[in-house]
Amino acid sequence: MSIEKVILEAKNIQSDRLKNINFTLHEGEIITLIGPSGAGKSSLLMLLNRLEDPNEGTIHYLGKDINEYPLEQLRKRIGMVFQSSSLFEGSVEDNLKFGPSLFDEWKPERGKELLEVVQLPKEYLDKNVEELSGGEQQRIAFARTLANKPEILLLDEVTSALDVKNVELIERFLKEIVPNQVKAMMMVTHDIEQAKRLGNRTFFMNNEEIVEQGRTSQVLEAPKTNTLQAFLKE
Ligand SMILES: Nc1ncnc2c1ncn2[C@@H]1O[C@H](COP(=O)(O)OP(=O)(O)OP(=O)(O)O)[C@@H](O)[C@H]1O
Repeated sequence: MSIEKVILEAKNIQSDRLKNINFTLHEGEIITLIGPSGAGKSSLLMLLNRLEDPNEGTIHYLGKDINEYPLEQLRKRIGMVFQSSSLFEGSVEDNLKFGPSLFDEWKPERGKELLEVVQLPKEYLDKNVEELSGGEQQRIAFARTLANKPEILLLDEVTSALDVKNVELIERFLKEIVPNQVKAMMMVTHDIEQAKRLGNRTFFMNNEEIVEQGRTSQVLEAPKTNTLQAFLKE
């Protein structure tokens, strides 16, 4: 798979919590975002589906300014999963069908397909989400976002509250869904090894800026700045 087509481009972004942000996201790639707490990683993700808006600069998605997309369309196409994505009360199926129902796109078979992607049995559709373990709930949160058929997936520390087994499982399906189900992914992680395992490219953020960006192996194995060298030794 060639990583060439630019699907998202951020230019000269300034916001209350970000400075001088410039990058492109290409079809087929996973960008991992690392950096100390408060560096601006979550703030950067939140700009991309307009949970926050910048004060200056532009973000283009498939060649069009993101402000030109109706908000619900943009958030359907650029989906997000958080560290502890809160499911709402009700069954697994209620949660999975919520997004697609807004667009009249829900079919019962879709629920089974989604559970297969996150490796849970189809009988789980009728379970109340409160009966699920933390790892299972996080897998349902993924499935709920995937139910909207997003083209880009934004992930914010999605495995940090999980045990090793659930982390492995989630990493496996993340690798499988790009590029077949999702065109590209940007993920914040505090786990450098995870950034290496999953990333094609990596951005290191510090003090509200992207300090280094490049191929994951290059950024993490041959850091250029003292700040990143020090961060990797922590
Ligand atoms: N809702 C908010 N209102 C005001 N300031 C905020 C808000 N959210 C974050 N900040 C501040 O903005 C800066 C960037 O935060 P952000 O959450 O983007 O960093 P981060 O790199 O994702 O950190 P972490 O790894 O701790 O999640 C921090 O100084 C933070 O305190």
